[in-house]
Amino acid sequence: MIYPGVYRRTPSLWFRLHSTYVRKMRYLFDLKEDDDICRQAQNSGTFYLFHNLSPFLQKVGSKYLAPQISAVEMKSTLGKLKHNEQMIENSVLIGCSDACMAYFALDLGFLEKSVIESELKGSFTELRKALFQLDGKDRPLLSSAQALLRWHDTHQFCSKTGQPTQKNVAGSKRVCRTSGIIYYPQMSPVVITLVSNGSQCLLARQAAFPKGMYSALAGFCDVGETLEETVRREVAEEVGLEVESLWYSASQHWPFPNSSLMIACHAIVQPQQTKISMNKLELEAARWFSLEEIEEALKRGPKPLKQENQSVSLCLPPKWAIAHQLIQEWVKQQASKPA
Ligand SMILES: NC(=O)C1=CN([C@@H]2O[C@H](COP(=O)(O)OP(=O)(O)OC[C@H]3O[C@@H](n4cnc5c(N)ncnc54)[C@H](OP(=O)(O)O)[C@@H]3O)[C@@H](O)[C@H]2O)C=CC1
Ligand SMILES: [Mg+2]
Repeated sequence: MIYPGVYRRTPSLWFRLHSTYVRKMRYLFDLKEDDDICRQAQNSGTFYLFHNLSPFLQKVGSKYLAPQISAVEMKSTLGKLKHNEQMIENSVLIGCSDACMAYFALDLGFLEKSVIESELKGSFTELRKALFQLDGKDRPLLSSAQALLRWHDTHQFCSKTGQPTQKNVAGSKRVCRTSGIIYYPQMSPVVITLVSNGSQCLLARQAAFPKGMYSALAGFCDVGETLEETVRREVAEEVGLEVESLWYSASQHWPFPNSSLMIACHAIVQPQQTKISMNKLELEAARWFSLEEIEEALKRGPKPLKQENQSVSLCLPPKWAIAHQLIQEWVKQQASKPA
């Protein structure tokens, strides 16, 4: 770890003054601000690998994991595949350990996929599939890594001058040397709302969803809107209902189809105005679900079952999607209501 100014000769003082969390955040700040410190970190940190935005996974026993490749192993692999070890400078910073060892993500799309897979004994897996296969801690890291790698891939040129932009070593920004414009990675704010009428909740599906899957209503924020305005507009646009009250629950970074910040809310509509008028351009189906239907779907898990009449049973978004969390919260709210 690199100690700032006065603490360089007294690192123990730095440790005594700051919690692990504060030390980590200060270290990440230094890595983003100082190219030299970040270059040093690339030589001692670890790398999560991607190939055209698909993360590299290894199967260990019955589990999948996203391995962290050391800088030494990374350089030796690049050497074996006849590529300059400087290629690690294409990586982007995605976090660090409690002991301040930096984590980077590197896209090896310039190499033959099968060659790396056999060299490192694993496989590059499409992100959505990978998120189903992985354990909890790697999911947010791989999601933000993919979003950052995608942003760099699609922001190679200045939109004012048309000249190439250069990334700083950490990858927290890109600069156009001609215009001086600095570009920062973008996220689109999206609200996701679980609408309730007091005893039922409203879920909807788009034609592109997996069979049987229903989710909470989601929509991108328009420029100039507040969060509350987006919730009210999206609910009116998609199902023709007026929100009476709403409250914030939690948020989540979401990498699909680009980088979004999902802002999750609960909303209540008036009990006497609950007739759905669905927007067919946006949705394939929308309806009210009882507590029993939701509890059964939660018990069944994410895979739909074929029913006797050939239709499929209701299935809900996976545990790691914030829509799932909203639904779980709604179930708890119902259970805690006085009978
Ligand atoms: N994590 C979770 O639990 C969940 C996440 N989601 C995510 O929420 C997001 C929004 O949901 P969705 O219902 O599709 O949104 P909307 O209801 O806003 O409809 C999507 C349409 O909005 C237009 N649009 C406006 N601004 C943007 C923008 N910045 N980026 C992309 N499209 C934009 C596009 O139309 P056009 O193409 O015509 O221009 C797009 O097809 C999706 O990315 C989805 O993956 C959804 C449900 C659950
Ligand atoms: Mg929508």
